[in-house]
Amino acid sequence: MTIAPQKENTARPVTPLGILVQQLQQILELVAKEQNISLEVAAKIQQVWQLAAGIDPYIEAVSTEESAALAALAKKTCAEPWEKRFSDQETVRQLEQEMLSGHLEGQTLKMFVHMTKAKSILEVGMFTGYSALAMAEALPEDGRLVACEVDRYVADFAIDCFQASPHGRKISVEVAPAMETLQKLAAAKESFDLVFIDADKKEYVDYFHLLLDADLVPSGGFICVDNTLLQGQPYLPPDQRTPNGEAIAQFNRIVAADPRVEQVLLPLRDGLTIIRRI
Ligand SMILES: C[S@@+](CC[C@H](N)C(=O)[O-])C[C@H]1O[C@@H](n2cnc3c(N)ncnc32)[C@H](O)[C@@H]1O
Repeated sequence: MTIAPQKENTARPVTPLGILVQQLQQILELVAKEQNISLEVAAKIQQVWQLAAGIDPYIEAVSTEESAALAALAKKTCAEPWEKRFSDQETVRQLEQEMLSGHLEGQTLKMFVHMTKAKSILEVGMFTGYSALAMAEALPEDGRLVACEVDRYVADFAIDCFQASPHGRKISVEVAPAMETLQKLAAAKESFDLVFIDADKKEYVDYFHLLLDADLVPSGGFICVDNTLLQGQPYLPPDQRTPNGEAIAQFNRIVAADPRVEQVLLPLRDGLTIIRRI
């Protein structure tokens, strides 16, 4: 039987679909070594692999291409030696290229900005700035995006990349723990049409509550939240959950029970929840 070649990509899978495809690939490799497997079973597994492995590449192929500035930012992020930056104490925590949201999610967020006609955006967790720049590309000329990031090194990395885009000037970066920045914005009576949460999973509930309690998101505003499927952990048996998986399971329960909002969890990449304040 034919074993499909693995796509060259040094990033490890971090989405339920990516993990599923990797596991199917491993099963295919085992099947190829097994003498007694029926041809019918082997062909079925090959079909299942093709069905799963084709989804993301196909969606990427038929979705609008990312801008040159976003492509350059993603390439620079992949080339950065993140482990060395952490061991040299240049970053405050271990960062990794897998944190970058990328083409599909960036294009989705960009569409949401167009669809909602948002003029003010808050991002909680910027990393190298991919999602911030993608959303800024959809903002009008007088639109603004405030991005929260705790790590000075990666904030400077992003600011440097923003300079390569005419949309970069719409972004201002707040380097501090996100809860501190949110409290500062709340004290200044700021409000945002759209918020993208993508920072510390264990703080998601705190971000959500503060955004609503302090009216940082007014009625009719939107909150998009990344990693709400966290590699499948919220729906897998609880004893298989990491602390982040438990935090996301709890976050999803709390949002679902909050009468101030309506929401939908989209199975895009690692899960993207769209919340509307009623
Ligand atoms: C998953 S990455 C964000 C990816 C980015 N949104 C993108 O699409 O490319 C999470 C980022 O949040 C930052 N972060 C984690 N905890 C934070 C906190 N408490 N306050 C502010 N930033 C935080 C990390 O340093 C990291 O850069």
